[in-house]
Amino acid sequence: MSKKPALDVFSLLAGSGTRFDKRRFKADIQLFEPEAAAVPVSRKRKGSVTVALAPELDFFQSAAAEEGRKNKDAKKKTTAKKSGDYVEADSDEDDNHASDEDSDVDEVADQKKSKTKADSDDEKESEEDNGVVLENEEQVEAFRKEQRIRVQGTDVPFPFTSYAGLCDRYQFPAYLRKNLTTQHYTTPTPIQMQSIPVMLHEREIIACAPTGSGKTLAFLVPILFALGAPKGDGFRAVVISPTRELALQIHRHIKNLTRGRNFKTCVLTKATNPSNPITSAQLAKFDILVTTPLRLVHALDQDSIKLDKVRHLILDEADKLLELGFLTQMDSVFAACSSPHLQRSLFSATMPSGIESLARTFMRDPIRVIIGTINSATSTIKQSLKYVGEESGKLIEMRQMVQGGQLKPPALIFVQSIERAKELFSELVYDGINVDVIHSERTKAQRDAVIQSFRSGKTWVLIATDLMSRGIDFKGVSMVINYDFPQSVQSYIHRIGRTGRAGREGAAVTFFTKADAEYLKIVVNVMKESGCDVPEWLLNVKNPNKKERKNLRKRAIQRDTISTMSKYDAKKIAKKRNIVDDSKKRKQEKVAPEKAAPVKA
Ligand SMILES: Nc1ncnc2c1ncn2[C@@H]1O[C@H](COP(=O)(O)OP(=O)(O)OP(=O)(O)O)[C@@H](O)[C@H]1O
Repeated sequence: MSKKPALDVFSLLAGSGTRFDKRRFKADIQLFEPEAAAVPVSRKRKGSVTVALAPELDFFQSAAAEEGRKNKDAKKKTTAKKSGDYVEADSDEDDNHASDEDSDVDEVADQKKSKTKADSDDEKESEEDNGVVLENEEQVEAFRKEQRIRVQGTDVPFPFTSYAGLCDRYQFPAYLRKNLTTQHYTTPTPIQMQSIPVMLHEREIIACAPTGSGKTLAFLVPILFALGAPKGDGFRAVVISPTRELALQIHRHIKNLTRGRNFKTCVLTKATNPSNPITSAQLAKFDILVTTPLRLVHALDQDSIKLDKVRHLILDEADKLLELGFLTQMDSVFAACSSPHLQRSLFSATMPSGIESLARTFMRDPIRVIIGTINSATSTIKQSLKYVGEESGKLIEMRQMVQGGQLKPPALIFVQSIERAKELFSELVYDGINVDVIHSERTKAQRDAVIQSFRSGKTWVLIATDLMSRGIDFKGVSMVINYDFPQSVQSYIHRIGRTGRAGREGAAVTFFTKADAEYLKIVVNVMKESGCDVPEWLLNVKNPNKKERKNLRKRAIQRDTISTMSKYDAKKIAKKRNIVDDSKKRKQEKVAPEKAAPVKA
């Protein structure tokens, strides 16, 4: 692999608003790019900052924006606390600037304004790029084939080919047109081309498109269109995501798309402060709810939330939400969304057939939209497998990658458990790598700080569990390393999907040991399907059967501790620890009867 991309990352860090303390991180640069680090910084800067950055490659621009947002959020939280607002429920008032003085009765005025100011820009835009007009079934079929869009269902609406064209066709409100334009959403991605019209036609949808292909916008645009004006009269749209981090990310998208409109969005996540619960009256003021299932069910159980006015229910990462672990909670949610006009939309990058069949039992004549091949990875990810022999070989391989400059930051490393995430962190942190770790045992504040630090480029290598495998959009991730072999094809696709997003290139390396060998084909099949080079011998490896796959999904392979310590030393330390523990126990047993005596008496 060429060494240039990593060097580019450092240049980009310096050249896109993020200040990088190269002197402080000199050692890290040397680790990742030994030759590059040897060149004087001033010379490098001269030659490399001019690298043309695609507008969507805003990993580091978003860092600056994120910083600004963070300050704003901190300010908002203080205000919220002062005014006695519920912090978890994040009113969007501050962010929407109300520059158009929007209110629920302003729709007409809003449309008038759209004819005067905002739309004059949009009309210009429409003249410039109204896309291809698809006039008949034949043209539509050819277009879908070209875009690898596959549809199934009755009366499937035609796809659209440009946002300007879409806005004209459906008479989008001015604020939405403007926000799409200012955020450079001019050309839709294939999933957006087809699923937005489906949802605008009030049809239920099962949508499956590769990671990083813009599914969030695909469901948010039609919801916002359908909501019309903000009412603040109870939830009309609910988006459910399996993790708190993803819910917060979706919320950020909503904020960006609703600038200039005073929609009130509430985010409920597991991290609730029970001493200060949100009241029913407060909850009744919102238009949109973004939540994790567990938190929502908690609110439903407390009778503090009403979902009877909900018209749009979106399940992001739908296959995860319909897995056994979440199913009971989702049942309660479906029961609470009692409107006969409820429109359900399911989105994910993976959709096992069993889950889809289950979904069809509660959906109303859904349209199925698949982009590319179902359950496949993005073709922009260069996938590879690396045999490391025994468990201990992984750490050796990892260090070789760092020394040899093959570890391209920003990089994500996935392991199978919290314990292993901690272990790997304590190994790598002493290697002088700028590394951090994220898992569900870290506090909400720690998790937020870690994500922020990774987004801003301060952390170059992030160790994570599957908590971070779904949905999270770190645009600039160059590489994903599966330190531990994934437990399912879905896990593999979502994990590696943290790189190679929005058309960018990325690399994914999966380590495997002798113990993983029987499951190898899970990864090989995905590699083959997405057009990666796979050696002949790997293609001939046997497929694990259904039972084997099920076992792997249920229980991860037992692995030796991640440690550079020899087995002999580890045993010696464990023995010593046992002796100390036993002695402590004995002492406690001696003390306990005396302590217990007064109680007995
Ligand atoms: N039409 C578009 N033009 C340019 N960029 C886009 C467009 N639509 C989405 N994007 C960008 O693509 C990135 C990936 O989008 P998103 O997070 O919605 O992907 P996804 O399909 O939901 O991925 P995952 O399956 O991993 O959740 C985002 O940064 C988003 O801003």
